[in-house]
Amino acid sequence: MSFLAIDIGNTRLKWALFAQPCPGQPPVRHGAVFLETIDELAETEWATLPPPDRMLGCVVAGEAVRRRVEEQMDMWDVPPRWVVSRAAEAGVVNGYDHPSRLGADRWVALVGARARVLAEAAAAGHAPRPALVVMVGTAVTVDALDADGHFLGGLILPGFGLMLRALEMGTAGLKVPTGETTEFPTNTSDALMSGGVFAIAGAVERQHKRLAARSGQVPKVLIAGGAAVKLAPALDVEFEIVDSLLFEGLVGMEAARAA
Ligand SMILES: Nc1ncnc2c1ncn2[C@@H]1O[C@H](COP(=O)(O)OP(=O)(O)O)[C@@H](O)[C@H]1O
Ligand SMILES: CC(C)(COP(=O)(O)O)[C@@H](O)C(=O)NCCC(=O)O
Ligand SMILES: [K+]
Repeated sequence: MSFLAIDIGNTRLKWALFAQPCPGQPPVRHGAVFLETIDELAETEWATLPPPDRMLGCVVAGEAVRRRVEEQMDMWDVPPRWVVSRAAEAGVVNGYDHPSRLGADRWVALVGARARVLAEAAAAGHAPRPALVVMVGTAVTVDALDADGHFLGGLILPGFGLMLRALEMGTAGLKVPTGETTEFPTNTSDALMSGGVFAIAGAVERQHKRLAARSGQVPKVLIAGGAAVKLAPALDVEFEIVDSLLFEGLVGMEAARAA
């Protein structure tokens, strides 16, 4: 019963094929493509893929993109299934005012994070910790999960690319080459890069402090997304980069739904 997991963000589509939808197993094959090239998937990355038996995906890039990806999947006999955020699923309770309006990628990542927290607690023989789930993609999200698996809420910020583009578009003097992250930038390029990195790092550290105060425990910080490595060196809290977090969430959901 092979299983294809797909995560479609606003910049890239990420996919992973698993032999079984069983937590803890690595994918047989995986890949990522920019949205500009999704119409070629059936002739490129997916051309030699063994047809999956089932698929589950999350998509935040809109209806049109979702339909284009479904067209690429037409070569297989697999019904497309897309996550809609629920009030509760796979051990996570959704605290959003309107649960279905939470980005499906955030919901999937929370489910993946909860599974990690529970696995860590079981291995170490202690109670589960709260978790801060940070995704650094087109946008940045910083989501708080308490020790009981309740999603308390989270932040949405522009990602690095959007911040820079907004500044470039709204000013006359900020079209400069890419800079470096430095503590006290002394040129425009470094000032822009450091501003973006520290804005995101500051938001993460702030939510970390708030979640620790609220729960009385130090949260586990899990970071995913294409630009996670840019953020990592600037963070003053302990964290783990988990590139596979969305796939882990999708596999966990599929396993929980099958059970
Ligand atoms: N090699 C890379 N390929 C794609 N994105 C990259 C790469 N290196 C850094 N990035 C950054 O990662 C972001 C895309 O991350 P991703 O997690 O795929 O976003 P999304 O889920 O929104 O599609 C880009 O906006 C870019 O800032
Ligand atoms: C916040 C997001 C834009 C993040 O998208 P991404 O950066 O992964 O492309 C996406 O999760 C979304 O569209 N969410 C819906 C609104 C919400 O979560 O409140
Ligand atoms: K994403």
